Amino acid sequence: MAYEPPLEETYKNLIHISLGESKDNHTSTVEEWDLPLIDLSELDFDRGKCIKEIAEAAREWGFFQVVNHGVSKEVLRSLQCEQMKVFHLPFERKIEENFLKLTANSYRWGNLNATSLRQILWSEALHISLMDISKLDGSLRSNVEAFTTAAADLAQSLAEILAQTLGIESGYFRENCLPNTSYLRMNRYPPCSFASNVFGLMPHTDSSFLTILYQDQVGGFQLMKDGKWLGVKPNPEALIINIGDLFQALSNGVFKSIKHKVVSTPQERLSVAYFYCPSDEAVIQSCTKPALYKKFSFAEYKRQTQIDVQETGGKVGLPRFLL
Ligand SMILES: O=C(O)CCC(=O)C(=O)O
Ligand SMILES: [Fe+2]
Repeated sequence: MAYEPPLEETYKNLIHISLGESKDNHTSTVEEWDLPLIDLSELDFDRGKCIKEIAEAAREWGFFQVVNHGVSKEVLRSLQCEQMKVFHLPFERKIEENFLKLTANSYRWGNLNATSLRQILWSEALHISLMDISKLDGSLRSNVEAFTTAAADLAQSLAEILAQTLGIESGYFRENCLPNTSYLRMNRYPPCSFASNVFGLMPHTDSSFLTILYQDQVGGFQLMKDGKWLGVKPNPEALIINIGDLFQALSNGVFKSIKHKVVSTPQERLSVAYFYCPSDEAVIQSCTKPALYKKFSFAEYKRQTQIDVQETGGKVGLPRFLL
């Protein structure tokens, strides 16, 4: 199909060689779990109990799902339609330098540096800085704006709730996370006939304070819990929230930025992630002493991540900043 990135041709040899050598399968023993599910309408009725549940999930799991989150079904459905339209544009257009008038390299497909089965990424993604949303046209722009506006409110409320439980000063997020400092990533995972042997997205942690994820009903998303990979059952009503590296540092390790990944599926899959991030100059400093991490700016964190990816093929993340 004209819209598919050439994953099959690019990786054919690598997959056949690797599958011949090893019968290793990423998902054979993965259990499916319901993440802690938090009804945010409870904040109006039993606020204390609801805040406790949120903080407990952030500590124990680093992940939770929320319902009655304030992002309407219509907004989520329209965004998914836009996403489908964008990814179904001809591949030749998607790789154009100024695709959708965004900055170069906003569109990624696969992992062109893959030299082993484990490094293959069976996915394509569009990474959009909120600063660039005004460059988009028509219904894509209005639907992305509707989603990011609602997601920004949700992210700020959750971040403030979590910060409050640690005694972090209430204005911290309003001062550091400005309306256009966050990022949006639309992911598409093409159908894969080698399915669970190939990653859609490699195990990673997010570099955000927190991430809001909306996934369709296909499945394939997994997270690390107590040393084991767990599959997360899709819930059409829920958004998945996860703690990112910045919140782990700010909370001095109390809230956990947990590794997660996507395994390929025989069916096409879509997801969208909103990364709640501060400005480049924002300083992230552990809120209690003794501090586990050095104080760093978000720009430093991103720069170090880029260097590590270039030099080691992967992100090292917070361990780089341990004291
Ligand atoms: O597609 C997914 O469900 C996960 C996406 C993700 O983890 C990311 O974009 O960082
Ligand atoms: Fe992620």
